[in-house]
Amino acid sequence: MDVSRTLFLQLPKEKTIDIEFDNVTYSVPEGRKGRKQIVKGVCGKFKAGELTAIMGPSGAGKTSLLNILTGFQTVGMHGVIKSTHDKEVRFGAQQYKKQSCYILQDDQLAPLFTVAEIMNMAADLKLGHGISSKRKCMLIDDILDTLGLSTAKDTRCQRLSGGQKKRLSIALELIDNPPIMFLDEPTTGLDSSSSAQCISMLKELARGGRTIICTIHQPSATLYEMFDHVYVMAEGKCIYQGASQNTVTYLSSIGFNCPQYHNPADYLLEVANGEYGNFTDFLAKAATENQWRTAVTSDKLENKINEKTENTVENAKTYQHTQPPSELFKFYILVKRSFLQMYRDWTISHLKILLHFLVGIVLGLNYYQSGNDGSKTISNVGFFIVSSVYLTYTSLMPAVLKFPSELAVLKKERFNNWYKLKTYYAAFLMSDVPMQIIFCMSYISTSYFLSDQPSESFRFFMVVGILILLSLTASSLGLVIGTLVNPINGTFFGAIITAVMLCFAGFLILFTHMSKPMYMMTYVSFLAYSYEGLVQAVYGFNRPSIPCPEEVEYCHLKVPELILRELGMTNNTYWTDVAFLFGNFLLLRIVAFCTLKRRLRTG
Ligand SMILES: Nc1ncnc2c1ncn2[C@@H]1O[C@H](COP(=O)(O)OP(=O)(O)OP(=O)(O)O)[C@@H](O)[C@H]1O
Repeated sequence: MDVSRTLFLQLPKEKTIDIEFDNVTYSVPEGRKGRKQIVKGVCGKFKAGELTAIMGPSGAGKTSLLNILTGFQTVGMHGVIKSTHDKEVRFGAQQYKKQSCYILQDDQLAPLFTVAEIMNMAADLKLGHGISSKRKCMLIDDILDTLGLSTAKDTRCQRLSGGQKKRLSIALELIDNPPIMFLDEPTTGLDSSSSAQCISMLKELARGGRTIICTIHQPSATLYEMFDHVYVMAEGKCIYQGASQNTVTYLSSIGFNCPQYHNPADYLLEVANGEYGNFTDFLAKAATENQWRTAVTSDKLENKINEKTENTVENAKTYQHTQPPSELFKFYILVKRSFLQMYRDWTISHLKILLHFLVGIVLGLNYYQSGNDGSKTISNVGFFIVSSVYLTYTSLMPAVLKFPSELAVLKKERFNNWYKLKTYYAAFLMSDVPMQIIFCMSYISTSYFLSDQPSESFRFFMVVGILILLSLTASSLGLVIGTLVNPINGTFFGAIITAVMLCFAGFLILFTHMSKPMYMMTYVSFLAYSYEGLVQAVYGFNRPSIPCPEEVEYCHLKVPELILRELGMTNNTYWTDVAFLFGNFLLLRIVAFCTLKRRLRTG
């Protein structure tokens, strides 16, 4: 890696940030009234220019501490966090969060985009149009070069290796050059050489002035030595903080002699695990002495920063003139991304359109010419209810799964300040609503004509209007369910709600045959409004009598007025039905936004 040629690698000195924390505790509710203490009053200092590892046995509280320091965890903790520029940082404070990024253990990357595309989108979302496209390309090339991803530029994320995915996750966050980087187990799932590459790359980034903190499990001796500072935890307490090279000396100073040729990291973990007896409290006390940190690194860092003032100036130029993009611009990028994603995933776009079209033909043939045949009125009314139920299921079920499948990416990108939730949500609506309209049109365009419904265009558009509003309402309900419960329960609840709504739609039992209390239930069934609206659109608005075929002796339901009377729909409520469905759609989309926000907050 040719570090000296990179534009972004160096941070201007005034941007470097140290993090200090004091007496940080974290507890979670347990049992009826009790609380379980997970992090027990830990203190420490992580310096700019150093690569820090948080280590410890499983369940020691490493991830919990990292979540507290990043602001990912926002409830249940106490203590003080200070950074160089902010005197004291409130847990999860926005300003502090804006200066840092958190790279989670699982690489949450949209699988259908190439490395170059995903980098470009991230650059647009983070840097906006304040930076020329030439500079943006240079910056992206520079980052990809440094992280060894240039050859994978045109590879889709789903085809990247584990190590490449990890490096891409880091590359994405490097675009806006945050001074603090937190990484949760960056080497998990990587082989030894990829792990060494990853840690050495993080060390170079740290040398550029960043504060880099990562959790790590059982590193090899070589890997362990690469860390400037290690922070070891056991049972929620800190049992060592200092340079990796000082571990053996420190341990022997308190009576633990690391055998020759034994990996110091392994020995430290054995001690932390209690393999030589439970000394956690004793070690925690010993770890409060701050003499094991090696100060040489900071001198080296000074020299390194001064050596590369030229680069720093270049770097500053790239970022100083960059205003964060407006939310409107981010909205535009997110809409583009949504459409591209839909286009790439043929199962959610092309296949669905084709299936709606084919189902339209099948159902149209099933109700062939029943719309203009006075002897088939009941069947034709059945066509409306079948269409309503079909569109409800096909809109509601995918919507239940929509946010759960995107939650991890959304959580990561939102936490790392790529965009605000409302911008993401507005962009989602912007791409989702037209798709729902297209699905409805592919279904109704065939079934309406095959079933020989009235040819007046106003009736066609009235039917289309009702069906579009119905599928938008159903998908909104699906979104709400998907953000409230897990996907398995969500699909179950979705199916039950639809079945109950169908019972109160007014077809399986007519409105006029329902008891008063049961009739009240029809007010909350959007299928009732859809069914009523469709019947009114087709048989209302002064439709003349429907022809009765010659071979049929008597067509009882050929007069539309009589049909409406028999179905208990003498009052024309078409526009009320439209208003209700539209109101339901709006209300449920607002509720879905609130439940999504809550879901993101509570995990
Ligand atoms: N929300 C929670 N409710 C109950 N217990 C929790 C919660 N969060 C963490 N814990 C417990 O706190 C302890 C520390 O968890 P944490 O994930 O921080 O450990 P860790 O050191 O990162 O472990 P690992 O290396 O296995 O990931 C564990 O015993 C875990 O079960």
